[in-house]
Amino acid sequence: MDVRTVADLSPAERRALFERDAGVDGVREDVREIVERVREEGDVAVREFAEEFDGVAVGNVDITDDATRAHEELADADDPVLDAVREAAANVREFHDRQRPEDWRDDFGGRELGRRFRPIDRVGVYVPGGAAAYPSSALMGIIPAVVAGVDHVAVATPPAAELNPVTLAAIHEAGADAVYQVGGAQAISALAYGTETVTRVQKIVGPGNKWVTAAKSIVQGDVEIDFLAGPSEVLVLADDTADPDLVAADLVAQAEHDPNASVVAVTDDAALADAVADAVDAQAAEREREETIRAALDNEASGVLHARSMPEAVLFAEEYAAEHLSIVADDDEALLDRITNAGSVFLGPYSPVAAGDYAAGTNHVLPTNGGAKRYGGLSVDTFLRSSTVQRLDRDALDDLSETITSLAKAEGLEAHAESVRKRFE
Ligand SMILES: NC(=O)c1ccc[n+]([C@@H]2O[C@H](COP(=O)([O-])OP(=O)(O)OC[C@H]3O[C@@H](n4cnc5c(N)ncnc54)[C@H](O)[C@@H]3O)[C@@H](O)[C@H]2O)c1
Ligand SMILES: N[C@H](CO)Cc1c[nH]c[nH+]1
Ligand SMILES: [Zn+2]
Repeated sequence: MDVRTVADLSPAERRALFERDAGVDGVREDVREIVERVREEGDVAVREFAEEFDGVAVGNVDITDDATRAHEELADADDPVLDAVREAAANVREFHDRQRPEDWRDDFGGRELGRRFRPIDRVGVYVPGGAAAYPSSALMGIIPAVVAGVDHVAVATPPAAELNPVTLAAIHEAGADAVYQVGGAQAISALAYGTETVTRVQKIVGPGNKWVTAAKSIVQGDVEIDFLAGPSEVLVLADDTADPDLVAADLVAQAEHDPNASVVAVTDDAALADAVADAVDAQAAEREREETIRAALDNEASGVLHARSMPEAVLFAEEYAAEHLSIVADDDEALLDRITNAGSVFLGPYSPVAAGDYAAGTNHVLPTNGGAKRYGGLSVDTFLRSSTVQRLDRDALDDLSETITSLAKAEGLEAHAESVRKRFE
């Protein structure tokens, strides 16, 4: 890879880095058609798109029992991968259990006010599975919903000639209620509008490729969505203490997800930048998914960048607002203090992004494409809605009556004022 200098980036290069759309805009019109076809034709369209895009003749769209069976078979075979699924699931559960908010009520001087949290009834979790199988994304999407207390958690995952048994087992382990073999934009439409087989949900969550992401943006409004979680991104913010081989390893790891993945390193150390660029090329050539990695490295939103100072590197990281931000520097906590825009932050040399991807316990469904400036990743909150509660005593309402009636008068809403006055007649 070439090393570029932050200060010398052209406006077009800055736009490509900061306004990455990961191919989503380019497929929006095609996706609109897929979404409409599934909305109108239901399972028939689901099956046709499975043939066209996944090359699979789907029989039963509902594969809930297959997930249960896959879990049993791995358990019967004492397959160690099930232990890995269970350990990762336990860590994700433990971290998300801590996020459960408590209902509360407090006395504000005669005004007893509070908030209560209740789960959404029916949610859909998209578990990606095109180029690679994603059992880990099953855990990340389903477990927070179960922890929140969602009544019906439906999962959609792409069909395959042979469904991945580990993904199916992870879906079962995480506690899904229904599982459907439908992928891409057609899955999002089926969950949003329902089909003969797929139950319509109230909120859809989960990551996916550009077709999935475009579909979520299209159905948004008819159904709630979490946020747009597209192809993976990582930004490594490093000083001269970083090991170039490890920085490169984290870039190459996220690059192997998708040709549209974005991977960036920014450092104030010119020698480190050169070493990272060389190490990335060397490591990419050794990986099985070299072609995907190469495409992601050549993506306009990827690069190795040299900044004139760490403050300039931090400003770059803030503007980039990465899904994953890895800070590898002598005083990483001081740098973290200056960062506000990041989906998930990885501190120090022993926190590779892959730890968060799989088993640290944090969620890996995170905002991409600069979304971290506006919202956070998947959490228990994603599956809850809140209501407020109030009980005023007589004195408190009396104290407020002047304020309420004069504001009601200002708004020309006499009946509002009267509903207060009447209580003191
Ligand atoms: N941001 C996050 O939190 C996060 C987490 C995990 C994974 N990811 C991302 O999820 C993505 C997974 O992508 P994937 O492709 O492996 O799986 P996927 O499940 O997202 O997509 C597979 C589906 O894409 C559809 N598709 C493929 N080619 C198509 C075409 N030409 N036209 C219309 N539809 C088509 C098919 O229906 C197929 O079922 C990666 O980009 C990865 O980086 C992101
Ligand atoms: N890095 C991806 C997006 O956060 C998540 C993932 C799943 N498997 C491996 N990695
Ligand atoms: Zn990953």
